[in-house]
Amino acid sequence: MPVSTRSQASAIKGGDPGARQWSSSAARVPMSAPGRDAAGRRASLLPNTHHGLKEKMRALNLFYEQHKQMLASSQGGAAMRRSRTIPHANVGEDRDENAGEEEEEGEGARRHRDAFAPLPEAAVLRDRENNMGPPEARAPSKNDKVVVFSRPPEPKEKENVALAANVMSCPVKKAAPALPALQARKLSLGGGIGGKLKAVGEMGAANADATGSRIMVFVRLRPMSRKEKEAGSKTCVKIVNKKDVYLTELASENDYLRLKRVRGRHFCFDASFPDSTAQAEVYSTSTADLVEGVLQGRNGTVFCYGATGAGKTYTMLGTMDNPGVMVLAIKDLFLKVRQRSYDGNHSIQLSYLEVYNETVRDLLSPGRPLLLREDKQQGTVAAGLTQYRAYSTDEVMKLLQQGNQNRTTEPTRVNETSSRSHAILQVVVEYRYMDGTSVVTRVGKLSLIDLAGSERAIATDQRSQRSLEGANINRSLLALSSCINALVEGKRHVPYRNSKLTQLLKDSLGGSCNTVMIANISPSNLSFGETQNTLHWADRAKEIKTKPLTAGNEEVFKAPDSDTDQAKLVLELQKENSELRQQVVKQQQKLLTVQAQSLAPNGLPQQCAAPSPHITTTPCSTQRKVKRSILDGSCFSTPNSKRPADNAMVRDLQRKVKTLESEIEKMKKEHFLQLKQRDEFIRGLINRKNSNDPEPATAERRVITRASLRKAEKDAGELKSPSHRFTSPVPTAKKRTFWDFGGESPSVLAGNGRKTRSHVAAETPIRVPSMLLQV
Ligand SMILES: Nc1ncnc2c1ncn2[C@@H]1O[C@H](COP(=O)(O)OP(=O)(O)OP(=O)(O)O)[C@@H](O)[C@H]1O
Repeated sequence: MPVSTRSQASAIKGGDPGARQWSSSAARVPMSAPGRDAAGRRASLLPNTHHGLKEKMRALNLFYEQHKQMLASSQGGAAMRRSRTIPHANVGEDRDENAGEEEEEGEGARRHRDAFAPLPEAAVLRDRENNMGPPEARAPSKNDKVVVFSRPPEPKEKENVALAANVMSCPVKKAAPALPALQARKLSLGGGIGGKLKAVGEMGAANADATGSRIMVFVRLRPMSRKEKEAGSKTCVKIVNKKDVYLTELASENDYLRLKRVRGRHFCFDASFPDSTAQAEVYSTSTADLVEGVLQGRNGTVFCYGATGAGKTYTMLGTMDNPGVMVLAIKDLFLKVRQRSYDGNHSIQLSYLEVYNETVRDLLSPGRPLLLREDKQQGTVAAGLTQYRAYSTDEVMKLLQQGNQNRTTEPTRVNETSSRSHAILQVVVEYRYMDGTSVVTRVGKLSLIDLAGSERAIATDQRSQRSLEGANINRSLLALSSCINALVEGKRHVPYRNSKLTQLLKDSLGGSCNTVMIANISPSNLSFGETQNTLHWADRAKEIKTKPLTAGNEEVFKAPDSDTDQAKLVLELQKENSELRQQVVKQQQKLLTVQAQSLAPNGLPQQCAAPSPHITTTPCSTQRKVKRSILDGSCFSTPNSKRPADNAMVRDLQRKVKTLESEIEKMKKEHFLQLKQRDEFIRGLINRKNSNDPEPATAERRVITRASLRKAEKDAGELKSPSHRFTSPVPTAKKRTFWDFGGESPSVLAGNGRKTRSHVAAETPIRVPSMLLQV
């Protein structure tokens, strides 16, 4: 709480009667004090030369005590409870000066003071020379700026309200309905979660299944960066008890007008992580329960929110040494699945997308922007998004890495590797098990979201591309805050459709989903505005209630009992099977068509590898670090290849082509080497012959010798060179078709028993000399 000192000082100096009264030593005993004799009264009116602070303080305390007693006797116990003794140890010098002014305060101000300041256990955040430290560590001095915070909120009291109204620039919060604080969050996730949830509950979380759960909000403070240290920034955030966050705005030393106006604010979250908190602790406190819930068939969402460079990506992804929430969640998920695999079947599918400049892109298989559509069962889905079925953690890690390489990151003034997009990793876990004669299927979805940084344009960069990105990021985050507001206020219309991000988050914010928000903040006073903003929205998000948690996404399929029912089932399954077969055949036909088109001369990958003019003119292509390889299928402009279903096939095909090409190259090299060896061998023979036979050998003879020798070698079955498998483009050679490379090609057994996959190879006699021989 801010303690105004300027006005008090001036009141005393300026001859304010009230102030003068308390500044004189006469004030030690109030005028109205009973039993005060005339001599004493005279003496007290004499000016006292000792204006020591301690004396003033003592006088004040005495008066306050008496005043309190009087009030208590006149108004009863209620008033007594409100007026408490100002603890001497907890107030600094500013408090003393303030005392003189108290009489001049209005009724409202007194009520405010009574409600917040004179609390015996008030937390005092002291900042000496702008240096944070525990309040008890030092004695107060003239340079100290003291912020007195009220106690943590009582159930019916939202402590930030009054403070915010007077001090903060954030929107003032209306007296919100009291949160059911200090209740343990019950997710009914089973087993061993209870204890952990209770611990979280003790820290302030509250939730209830039947009435709907609320979003759990955590705050993570990152360590001061080197850049911030070099810029001489000071710490303005303090986390106490792994729950309370104290934010102090430190006045500039040169700002004389506001030198003593220190503003502070206190927030309380489900848990707050100081800068030294390990990734594993963040995961176990915030996300581990959600993973368990997903295995039970419930949806869960974790999203990181905060200013640019506040540590969102670090929290979500982490580093190789310190993996973040995404990685730990995936590992945990696979571990748990493996532990339970004895009683059922699990399948894990994942997708990874980004929202960049209000377009949705598939990070695992980059291509065209995806369209969002509403699905009654699945909620908002990105049409055509690739779903990968994963079988191990390593596989997921590779996919994650691949996705992150495709993610749009750019250096900004604040962060070297700033994420310019919102990234959403979705893991769908399907669990199937037999319950008696029924087959039960549970589906749970875990969404892990790394939002782009909320920032002012000036904080990042005002240049065109960055500011366009910034505008879009802010647009989506603004839409997010509008949705939060609407949800908190219980409005019927929640503007999810204002941005792609909120459309995708619709389930997490307003659906029946366990949602966790991790607000990332920087400790630096240079980021005070951003930190305050982040904490404000995090505080607001605490009040969002999601829909009541139902029994999970469970589907029960009852196996038929009688023989006729079973026969029916068999028939149905056979029908389904044949339909699927037909679909496979259709897909294969499509694949062949795509294969043919991709191998057409103008569609060769080498030609497409260079970025097309279209690519270079798109706004993101100059800056975006999107990997464009021939494997992503983006270079094929045929209509078929644009279909997402075909993309995978094309990619597969391209992979095959690449493998075969590399094989050809390898064999060519081998062939060349062998030819060289044979040349040398022939040369050696000729030389030996020449040394025996003085007749000069002609060039013609040499050539003939070589050819006949080759034939002889071949006939002898010694020729192991793969040259017979690949032929040079001799005039009779056919143009290569896709059959030459496809796995389905009519293979031919070559003379040496090896399979050839080329028509040319099959039709061309093996003795056709290689290009390498035709000097
Ligand atoms: N808890 C932490 N411990 C150590 N280093 C951290 C921590 N949090 C963040 N950092 C470091 O701070 C820098 C910025 O973090 P990060 O990239 O995660 O920020 P961000 O919020 O994702 O920013 P943007 O929104 O611009 O992408 C990184 O170098 C990161 O390693």
